[in-house]
Amino acid sequence: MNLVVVSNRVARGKPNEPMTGGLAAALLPVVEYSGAIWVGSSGRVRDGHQKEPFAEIEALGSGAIATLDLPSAHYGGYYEGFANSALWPALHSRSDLIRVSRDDYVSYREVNAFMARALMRFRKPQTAFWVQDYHFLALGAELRDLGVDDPIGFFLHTPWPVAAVMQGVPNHRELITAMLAYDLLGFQTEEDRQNFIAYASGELGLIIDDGVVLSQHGRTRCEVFPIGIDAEKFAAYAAKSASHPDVSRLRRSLNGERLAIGVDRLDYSKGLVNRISAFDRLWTDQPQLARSISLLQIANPSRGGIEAYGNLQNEVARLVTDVNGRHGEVDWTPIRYLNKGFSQAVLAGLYRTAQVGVVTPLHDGMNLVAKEYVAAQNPGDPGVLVLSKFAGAANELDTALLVNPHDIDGMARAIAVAAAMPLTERKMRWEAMMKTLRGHTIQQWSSDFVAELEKCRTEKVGAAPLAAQPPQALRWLKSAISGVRLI
Ligand SMILES: O=P(O)(O)OC[C@H]1O[C@H](O[C@H]2O[C@H](CO)[C@@H](O)[C@H](O)[C@H]2O)[C@H](O)[C@@H](O)[C@@H]1O
Ligand SMILES: O=c1ccn([C@@H]2O[C@H](COP(=O)(O)OP(=O)(O)O)[C@@H](O)[C@H]2O)c(=O)[nH]1
Repeated sequence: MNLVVVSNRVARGKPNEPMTGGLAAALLPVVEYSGAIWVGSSGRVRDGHQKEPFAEIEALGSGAIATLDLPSAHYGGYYEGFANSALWPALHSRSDLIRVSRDDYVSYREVNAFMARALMRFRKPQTAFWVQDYHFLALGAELRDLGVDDPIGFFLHTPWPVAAVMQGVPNHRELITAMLAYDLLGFQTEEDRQNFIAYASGELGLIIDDGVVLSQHGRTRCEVFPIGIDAEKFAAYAAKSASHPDVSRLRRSLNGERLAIGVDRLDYSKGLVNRISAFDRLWTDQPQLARSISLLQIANPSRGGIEAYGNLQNEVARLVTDVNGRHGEVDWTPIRYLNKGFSQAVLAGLYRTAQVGVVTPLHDGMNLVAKEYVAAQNPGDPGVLVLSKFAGAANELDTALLVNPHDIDGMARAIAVAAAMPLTERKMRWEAMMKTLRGHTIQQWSSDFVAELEKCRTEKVGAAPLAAQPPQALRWLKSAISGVRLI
């Protein structure tokens, strides 16, 4: 099978560089080992009147990576506009942050159509397309318009919210109807899948048959595929990280003090303000813990051109300065706050150095940092994960200390409990999480999705699309369930 993977963000196989986000981090080993071709944005733009989209192709393990310059007239409206100022806030249940214009939607659709045209050159017999994330909700429909009848699957890395929130996205009906051109829709959690199905049935009036949405496009299967990590790789990185200068300098600087670590993109979904407020509360309510536990917060700048992100960057910087100013001492800094990224090999050593991992997003599709923190621990003396119950990872890592990220007092208490937890309890919790991580690797995630996608090829043979079925079959379906509408 010729597998074509598509995403906006791609990663290049450079082991000493930080990854930008979990999608790129996760897909890199998938493409390296599966032999797929991975198509995405080069991050550069070019005049949109190109006859043939400009692509640079390079080898990536047994696969390849093709990066495209996206059309300059539409890039802003697509990436900073519709994708990250309408869809991203909605998908993370932040309707208050939706900022969008009509032109943004047009640009979003233009870039989806552009990508579809660009993909045609990678199509061979027995191709399957696997599209990633909210940047390309309409790409499947654009490929169908170009005559593609191969299996096309889509995986959403973010949450899918309740219908009332999606209704706040301009053109939501048209867009979500377009999603039904995909044969397979993958979600991180059962809650996300249920929310999507509830929208398809409640808002679009479609029939749902055992997790399959029936529409004018045919059958769209909705399934849950929680994304995993290569736990053994992180364990190996962590075991040999002590000699890395950043890791050894951090260890020397601690003088027996306990360390908590947070690693996030600077994104309002990550709950940084509440987390820092929880540390503030901890040091205020339990002053004996000052000097005994500090926080290393790595906050990689993200989507800096968008106002909400600029505001957040200022707010977090002010808060860190305020907290350090009030709790700091001449020889003690409560929060070390870094606006830069580290390679995963270094991150693994930083994770292992910290007795507490704090992963407290307000909403997160999965959160791979939570899984990486666990995988990097020393089996003989593991740290404790404090994890938001609103991260997708909480479904699997249920022996972490689960917290409500809106409850500042509760988080402060959980951090104190984590820092003081006896070894036997730490080991018990950690071993249960490691078992889960080893059982759901990134390779397993990808092979499960691709196997399901391949089944769609077999199912398609002989099955006419719903719209092409005899009228009496449609009439029967309609009358069988009253009050539903086939679009
Ligand atoms: O590409 P950017 O705009 O710089 O953003 C980075 C990525 O952020 C999001 O990552 C998500 O995918 C992770 C892996 O499945 C998941 O753990 C996390 O919860 C998600 O937030 C976004 O979905 C990606 O498209 C971006 O590339
Ligand atoms: O300095 C950094 C910070 C993060 N990451 C990687 O970026 C990904 C972040 O993924 P996550 O799912 O936690 O969040 P996202 O940023 O995708 O929302 C993880 O694989 C991290 O190892 C990295 O390589 N260097």
